[in-house]
Amino acid sequence: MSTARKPLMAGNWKMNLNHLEAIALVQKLAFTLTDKDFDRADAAVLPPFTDLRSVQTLVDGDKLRILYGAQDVSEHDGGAYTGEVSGTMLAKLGCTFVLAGHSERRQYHREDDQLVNAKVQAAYRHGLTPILCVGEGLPVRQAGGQVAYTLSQLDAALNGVKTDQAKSIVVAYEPVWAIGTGEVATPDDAQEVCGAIRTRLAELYDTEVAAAVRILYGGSVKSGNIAGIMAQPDVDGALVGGASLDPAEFVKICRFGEMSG
Ligand SMILES: O=C[C@H](O)COP(=O)(O)O
Repeated sequence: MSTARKPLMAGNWKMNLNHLEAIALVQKLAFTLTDKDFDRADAAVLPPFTDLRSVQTLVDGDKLRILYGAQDVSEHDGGAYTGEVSGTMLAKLGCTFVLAGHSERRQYHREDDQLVNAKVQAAYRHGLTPILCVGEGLPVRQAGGQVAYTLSQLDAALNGVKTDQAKSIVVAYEPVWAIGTGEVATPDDAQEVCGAIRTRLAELYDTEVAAAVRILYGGSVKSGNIAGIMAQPDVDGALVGGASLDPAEFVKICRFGEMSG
């Protein structure tokens, strides 16, 4: 973690929690997280689409400092695309973030690098901050190809993204073998790839962009392992799946595993 970048803890709820459960969880987070916590790190939730309006109403009504966003965005801006949700709609719902290229979208919905790039571009068109997910599967890791593989996903997703846009992107390094498995990458594993991502950003853009971009680690993050991950110089936060559904656990993660805010 660098002091130059504000850490970001983002909870990806995946396909969990209806809109009533969403309100209850956000209320618990808001009740526990203090201004000191929010000054130290941004905390965000990424609920299913169907929860977003409820979360928006709560956040706006109670002037909460919790940020929120969506788990996906259409590459199209509107029209006859059944089942899709556009960036315009997400912006209207007050979303700050949108995930692009999560490995579950790549694996189960056949999203390729070209589509992920189109979704990153769609996010920027509507003033949303993409959280671009990259990361290798187990066979690539076992063959030692994690850096090359992850950087190729990064290059493809950033195709056509301009310097002033790139500055605001969030990149989440999520080794697929560590997602939902309990197999967390070691802090050194996380640093190796997150450091390589930052070096690549300097090559693709410049050192200012590389220094500004927040790079998260994701994959079986819990309150018990977040401190070691956050101690790495190129890790600026976490993309948290399962543990973000437990408000007490997510609060501890937002506090980097420390006992109080
Ligand atoms: O988006 C979050 C990641 O897929 C990590 O999920 P997990 O924390 O349940 O392993």
